[in-house]
Amino acid sequence: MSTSDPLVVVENVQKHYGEFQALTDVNLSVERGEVVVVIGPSGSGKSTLCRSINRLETITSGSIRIDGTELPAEGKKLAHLRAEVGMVFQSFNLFAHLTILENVTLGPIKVLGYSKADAKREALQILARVGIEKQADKFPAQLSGGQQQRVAIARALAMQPKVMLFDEPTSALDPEMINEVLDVMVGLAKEGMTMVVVTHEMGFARKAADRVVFMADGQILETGSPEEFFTNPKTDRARDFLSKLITH
Ligand SMILES: Nc1ncnc2c1ncn2[C@@H]1O[C@H](COP(=O)(O)OP(=O)(O)OP(=O)(O)O)[C@@H](O)[C@H]1O
Repeated sequence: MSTSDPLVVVENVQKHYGEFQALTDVNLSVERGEVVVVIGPSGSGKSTLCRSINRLETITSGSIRIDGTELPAEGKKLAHLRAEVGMVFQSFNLFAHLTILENVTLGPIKVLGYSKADAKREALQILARVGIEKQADKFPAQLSGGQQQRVAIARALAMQPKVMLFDEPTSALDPEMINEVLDVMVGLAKEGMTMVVVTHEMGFARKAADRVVFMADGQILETGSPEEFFTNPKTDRARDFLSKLITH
């Protein structure tokens, strides 16, 4: 696998739920270090695409490769390969009965085989990177939503992912906490992390995206630089979507 090859390759992917087609022939390549922001109306298939890339959904047809390797649908290899694809959800999904530090060290110890001491050392560094190191011994319920989401990002980073997927990471947050999470994401983007981000935060898209992908009805209708997309959308669907964002 050459380092000039795309890191994520989604090819002719279809996802059906019974009769319903959530994804219709989706093709997307993400380069190493690229930040792709996926936007589109509710129900357009953005989450399904993210979940398919991480194999939380089994695709109906097509292929998805991470660094040249197709993730198996199940089995032992899946846990290891899935670790290469960090995912951050709208709901933080932290383990309530574990401390922040334990939430972050669990995966490296169980899946990557780290010793407790190594996992702790790495975790404290990563928690410092997201500004939560002082809360390491607290429990999730003692943290604000923004802090919990930063822990969720730290937990994903602790698995040393090749790519990070974010599925509406700020949608469940109070407005004053949105920026603290977006700032961490902008920082990751600047450090060269490969990222696929589903979000309604157009400010983040303008600031951090190398490319914007617009989805509607389970298809990618447009893809382009943020500047191209926001100033000159090519399809009526995208124009309509953007006009609603501006007026609401
Ligand atoms: N498990 C499921 N079973 C049946 N239909 C589903 C399932 N999951 C998603 N869908 C349908 O697939 C379509 C795409 O959903 P998806 O959540 O991917 O959209 P989205 O673009 O992420 O929307 P939103 O912005 O509202 O999160 C929707 O019509 C949804 O109802």
